[in-house]
Amino acid sequence: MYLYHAYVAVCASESLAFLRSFLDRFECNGYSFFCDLRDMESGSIIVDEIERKMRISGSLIIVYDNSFFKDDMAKFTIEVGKQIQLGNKYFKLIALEVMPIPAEHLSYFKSFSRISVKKHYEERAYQQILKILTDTDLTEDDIEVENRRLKHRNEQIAVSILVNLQPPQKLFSECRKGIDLYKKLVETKSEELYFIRLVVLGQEGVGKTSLVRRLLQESISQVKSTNGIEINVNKYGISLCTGEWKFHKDLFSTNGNAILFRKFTQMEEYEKLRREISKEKMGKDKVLFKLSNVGRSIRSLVESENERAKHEAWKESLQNLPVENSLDSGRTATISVWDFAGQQEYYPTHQLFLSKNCIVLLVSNISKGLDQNELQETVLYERNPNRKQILSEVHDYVQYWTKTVHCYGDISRNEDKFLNPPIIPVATHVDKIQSNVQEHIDDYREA
Ligand SMILES: Nc1nc2c(ncn2[C@@H]2O[C@H](COP(=O)(O)OP(=O)(O)OP(=O)(O)O)[C@@H](O)[C@H]2O)c(=O)[nH]1
Repeated sequence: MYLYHAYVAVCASESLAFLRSFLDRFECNGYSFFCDLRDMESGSIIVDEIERKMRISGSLIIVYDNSFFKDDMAKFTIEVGKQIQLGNKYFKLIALEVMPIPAEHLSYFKSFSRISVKKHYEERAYQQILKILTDTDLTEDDIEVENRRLKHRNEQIAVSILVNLQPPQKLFSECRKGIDLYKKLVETKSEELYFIRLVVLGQEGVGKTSLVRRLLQESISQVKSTNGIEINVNKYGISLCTGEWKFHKDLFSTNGNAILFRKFTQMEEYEKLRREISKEKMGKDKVLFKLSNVGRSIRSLVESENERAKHEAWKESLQNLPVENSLDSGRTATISVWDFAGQQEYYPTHQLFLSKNCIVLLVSNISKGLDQNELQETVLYERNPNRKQILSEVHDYVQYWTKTVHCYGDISRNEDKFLNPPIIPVATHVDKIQSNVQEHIDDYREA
């Protein structure tokens, strides 16, 4: 259940240390933010703002910098609507930046009844919100605008759109009975949600993006060099029972339905209703048949005519639940794939996103000769620019990345005493090897 709100703000770089410490505290270690290391001038006001908001709301603030990603910023709005787990709390990321929002994410706003907005004096933000509204059932009257002239340069883009979260599913919001049930569910039940973060690392041009595209069953034509970071969320889930990758166009809301429904079926009320209908025959499709009877029986509990009409819609929602996903396929972990830019300038940023709970894919181009200096790369160390290391062999390469992950990342040992996060080496460009393919592969394995 997502009971907490997370807000998005835009931040400058000296907030980095602060952010890192608070994200560490929540064990999320840079889960969804980024700061621009170049803009060293203006972060403190934002930090105050963040602290103030945290004190007031106890909410998480996701912060990243607009300027760093430039044109690619739109990719970051993909985070909107995401559920994240921090410690033992669940957050739904419900705020967004003023950048364009991919159409597929607009659907998240359809379940909200009202949006309140801190209006930015830049018209662009307001226009953005209006665009959201036109794509949903909401109207301009549904938004509250708080005019606030912001003094600080950076705050010009720090617009938060704070959305009042309503019971997320029609099932629990159509009638009083449903709302009561929802409240009861939220108060009394909890659910473990599972997320897997797949981090893809490796030298520039080795094929990270192509690999990600393949994993996500997308086209690999027109792959461009990654600028900063590209995050793919809500495209796939992984069954915790079978390990199978499942494609869900709308995995997020399916999970929401599944969770609520599962909890609903554990309630006393549900059992009572089931007993009431136990004499009725079960049809071919047992689950659907049961659901329709549950709906019919609940009707008698609804008092007013008005409520009765709403109840019909509620019953329909019950019937339309994605029963197959929620009941039969077991638990699913949603997967997010983080594809990093391979240019050296970005290396220092990787550590922000590494955590013991992620899985790292270390990609290397196996077609490059191990002793032909083709692989050569000089890496600078962030903390000591005078220190350089030449990676001339695949062994150096793998070792460099392994150390980077395990030195900077938040590490622990798993049951087999191996260090977390686990690193899975992936070799690309095998097709380019002209001869002795197996030898190359063996060399790589050895390294
Ligand atoms: N022949 C061949 N080409 C590949 C393979 N994998 C990737 N490529 C090509 O290599 C080029 C670079 O691939 P990308 O996927 O952009 O590499 P990247 O590691 O994401 O690059 P950066 O984002 O710049 O770090 C593209 O032209 C791909 O089509 C492979 O296995 N075989």
